[in-house]
Amino acid sequence: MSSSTEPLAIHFGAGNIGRGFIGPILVEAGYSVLFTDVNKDVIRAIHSNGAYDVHILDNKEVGKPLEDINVTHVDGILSTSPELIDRLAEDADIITTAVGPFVLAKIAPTIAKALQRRAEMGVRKPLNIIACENMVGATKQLQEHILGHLPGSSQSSSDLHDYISEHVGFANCSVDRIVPPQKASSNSDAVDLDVAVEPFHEWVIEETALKQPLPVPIRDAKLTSQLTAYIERKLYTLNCGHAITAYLGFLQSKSSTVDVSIANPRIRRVVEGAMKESGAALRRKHGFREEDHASYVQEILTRFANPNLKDDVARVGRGPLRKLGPADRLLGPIAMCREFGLKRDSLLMGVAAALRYNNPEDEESVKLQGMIRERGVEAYVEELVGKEDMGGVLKAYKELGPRLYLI
Ligand SMILES: NC(=O)c1ccc[n+]([C@@H]2O[C@H](COP(=O)([O-])OP(=O)(O)OC[C@H]3O[C@@H](n4cnc5c(N)ncnc54)[C@H](O)[C@@H]3O)[C@@H](O)[C@H]2O)c1
Ligand SMILES: O=P(O)(O)OC[C@@H](O)[C@@H](O)[C@H](O)[C@H](O)CO
Repeated sequence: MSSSTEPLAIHFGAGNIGRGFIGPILVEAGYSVLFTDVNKDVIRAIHSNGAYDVHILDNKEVGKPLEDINVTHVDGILSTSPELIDRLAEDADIITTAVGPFVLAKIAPTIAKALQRRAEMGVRKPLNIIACENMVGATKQLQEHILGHLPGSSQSSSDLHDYISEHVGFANCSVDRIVPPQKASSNSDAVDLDVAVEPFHEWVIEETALKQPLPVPIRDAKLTSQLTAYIERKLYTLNCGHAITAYLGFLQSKSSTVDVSIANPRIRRVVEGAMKESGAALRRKHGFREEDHASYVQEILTRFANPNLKDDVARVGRGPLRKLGPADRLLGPIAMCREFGLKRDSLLMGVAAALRYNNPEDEESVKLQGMIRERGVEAYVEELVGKEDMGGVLKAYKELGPRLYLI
């Protein structure tokens, strides 16, 4: 359990990346971490155990963790508990989230209420809010949702806005560690809080947006004034290649995993091709050195091949409509390639693979397939990628067919 003398981080979303990365890195830095989630069983277990293990799995010995880390100084509170508002208002030094991009709107009213209370109480210590979701500008989006829940125009609301600008930092970030779905506990009644993760980890935070001083620095996080370069590099390389590996892998077998999919030479060729294409655009836009970006891509391929992670292609492919968003991992790099007049055939194949993602267990996939049926694939593809690139996507879509037959 946490001691009240430590600075407090309140983290929304006690799921894979929350327990497997954000929680531990904050504890390691000296914060106590209060997880908040809608999942009653997980919250009850964190509250009563006050600790769990993170198993670091690399690709050496199958099944054997490289290292186990015991994470302590953690507690849990339900996200619907009225006490959460008090803790956010009075005690929090940092608020982090890893709930999924669409959930940011749902947690915003709670944070807005807490900020109002914090201002009324005159709490002067800085508060920093950092949304750790896979998207460009996640914290900015959360900030907009929060501001939308604050009272309208009056003297007191203008004082509140002044208080927030002075004391609350909203910092975007890029967060990178592959945390696969966790195995169910062998005892069906017990919640297993332990998390298996890969060794690689990188958390990059927009330094200029932080309200300083932090009570203790987050030792393992990198602070930068160039966040856009980091987040675009990560989303348009790792997440781009990951999504394509998942969609092509799913066409081979619905229960495939990322390591199995990337071991297929034909899939690897497309994935590596797509990451090189997005890399060419990223280098033009952000000035990364060619050899640095080439090793970044190779390191990512090695991470995908980790046989211990057993990362389901269905997890990595989840939410295809979100992943086909205009600034997301597939269309984002395509737009950049188009802007610089660069080749993008493998990326277009990636879009086609996403459009072939037909998983009845994924709500967005069901919606996507419905839209393709209703509008017709040509019209839908044109709407998605525009006239210039529709031919490339449609050709790849036909080539792929509903299943990937491998020679
Ligand atoms: N798993 C990864 O490898 C990884 C890596 C980097 C970033 N991310 C990003 O982190 C986010 C979470 O991913 P994840 O893999 O941990 O997913 P997850 O499903 O394991 O965790 C999400 C958690 O949020 C909780 N939640 C849902 N609604 C909530 C609400 N209203 N209030 C509080 N909690 C709520 C869920 O119960 C769940 O425990 C996503 O945006 C993802 O893109 C994931
Ligand atoms: O979380 P999503 O659905 O945006 O993307 C799925 C994976 O690509 C992602 O979770 C990666 O594992 C993670 O981004 C690695 O840092």
